Amino acid sequence: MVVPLLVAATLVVFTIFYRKLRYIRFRQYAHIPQHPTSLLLGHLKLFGEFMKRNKPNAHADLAIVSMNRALGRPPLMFIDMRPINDPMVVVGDHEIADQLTKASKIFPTSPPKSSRSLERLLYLTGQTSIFSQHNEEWKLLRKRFSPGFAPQYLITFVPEILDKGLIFLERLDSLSKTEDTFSLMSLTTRLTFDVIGKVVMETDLDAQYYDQGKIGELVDLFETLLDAYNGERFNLPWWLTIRKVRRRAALSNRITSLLQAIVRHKHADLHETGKNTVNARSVLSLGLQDIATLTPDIVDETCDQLRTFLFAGHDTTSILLSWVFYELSRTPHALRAVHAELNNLLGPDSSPATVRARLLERVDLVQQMPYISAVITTTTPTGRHRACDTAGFWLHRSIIHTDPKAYGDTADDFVPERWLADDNSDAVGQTAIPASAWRPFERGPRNCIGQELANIEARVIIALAVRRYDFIKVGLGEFALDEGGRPKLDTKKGQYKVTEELYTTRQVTSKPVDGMKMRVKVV
Ligand code: HEM
Repeated sequence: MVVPLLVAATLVVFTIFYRKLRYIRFRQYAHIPQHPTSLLLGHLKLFGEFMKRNKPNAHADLAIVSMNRALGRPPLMFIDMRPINDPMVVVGDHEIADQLTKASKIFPTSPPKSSRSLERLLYLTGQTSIFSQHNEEWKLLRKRFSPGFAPQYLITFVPEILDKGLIFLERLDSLSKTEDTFSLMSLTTRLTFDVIGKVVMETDLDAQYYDQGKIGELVDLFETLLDAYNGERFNLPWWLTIRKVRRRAALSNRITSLLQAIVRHKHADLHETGKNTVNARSVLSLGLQDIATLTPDIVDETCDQLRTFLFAGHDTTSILLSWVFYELSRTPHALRAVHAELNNLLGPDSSPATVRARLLERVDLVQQMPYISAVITTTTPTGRHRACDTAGFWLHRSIIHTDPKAYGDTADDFVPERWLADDNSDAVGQTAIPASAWRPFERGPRNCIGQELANIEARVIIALAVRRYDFIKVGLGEFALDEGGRPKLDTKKGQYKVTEELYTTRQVTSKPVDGMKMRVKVV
């Protein structure tokens, strides 16, 4: 009697499970365009095949782009990675992306981000980060810290950005003498750390020492923490990465201790000694200005915002700078236009001392660089998830930014001119390209708080460096040469041909796979 009952029960359970599985694989999201799926693995196997066809260590993003193109570029594409990852709807259409980032009745501060992505970044950004909060908590944080990111404050940091930029130049000068190959990403990462430390906390992070013994402890810890994310090609659940998670937690605690000391010190300066009140202009000072009593909760919450700013503020800007110098080195007409703009604005003497003096005398010149602005607009990198409801929506900026419907036949090419507005002003929103098709900083209420800082920083560094050096790519992405040893020009694209295209990998965000290997020569 028992055996038939057990067999019957097993059959019932199996049937329920089978019907449920059939439902979630074949019917639940059948209305959304997708590749053929499998009962057991969903799209996992297919995704694996696209990953295999990719270049070594290429970012998973690139496999998603290929999957979208193979399906005829649908505006929405469903990918089922259950049980390894949440099911996702890849959004490749800028108008739909705009709908998803708007405030609405259901999501007054726009849809929340994917919990899997937030969980992964937790040790970099902290539990109460502005990045992960929603609704009222988020509104209060954004209100508290926004003044520090206002253009009128940021522009007062041009002297500090110049000083940090000169250290970057010293390093490039010495690399020019030795003719060594180096990672431009390592240099721009250290530079942008130095800048963000000043802007956010008025603190010297001592990031640009190349003797590891001298480098600031906070930067050292942050770099080690970022290294603890390397090698993860996609978001895995915590139970598959327990050892890494423990290591990240330990490093994160040490970073918190250092930041707590900085917050307490700054608060005392502002409210007890009265030292800094008049000149308080860093993001931290402005954020602490109205807080009379520093409770442990406020200290912790402020530390979470600082670590978020330190991470978000250095990472993407360093990537942007690396790609800018590379793309300009490849695109002679764009490089000539940048030189002409700087000669016109700052004078023909491109020595660092003269550029510095001129920008100190007229900081407003930083905001008058339309061609450089177009170069930055073209190069600003892509990345990051955003999700809502049960199926995550992945606003796929790599697909949106190469959509021929918005960008025409040259969607995949480096064309700064497409961003030049007729009236010579800063471009986005004033050209034929729909404003919502350009979203590297995202749009809507949760757009990037640091967009203006990234822009100012990039313009100052480009102004200092671009006329002083020839950047020469080595390895991936290096130029194809003719018989005479000269780079071959692709006349249609206006760019030098390369032996093999440089591509991106995942190192927390999306970075050039080789760290942007370069040599440099003082011109
Ligand atoms: C080229 C440089 C940068 C790029 C491409 C970039 C990109 C982005 C993007 C796409 C988002 C939205 C993320 C999402 O919706 O999930 C974002 C948010 C954010 N970014 Fe940036 N960012 C850059 C520079 C900076 C800088 C310099 C800071 C300075 C601290 C910063 C701080 C933040 C913060 C705090 C948020 C969260 C804002 C909120 O949720 O209210 N970013 N960034």
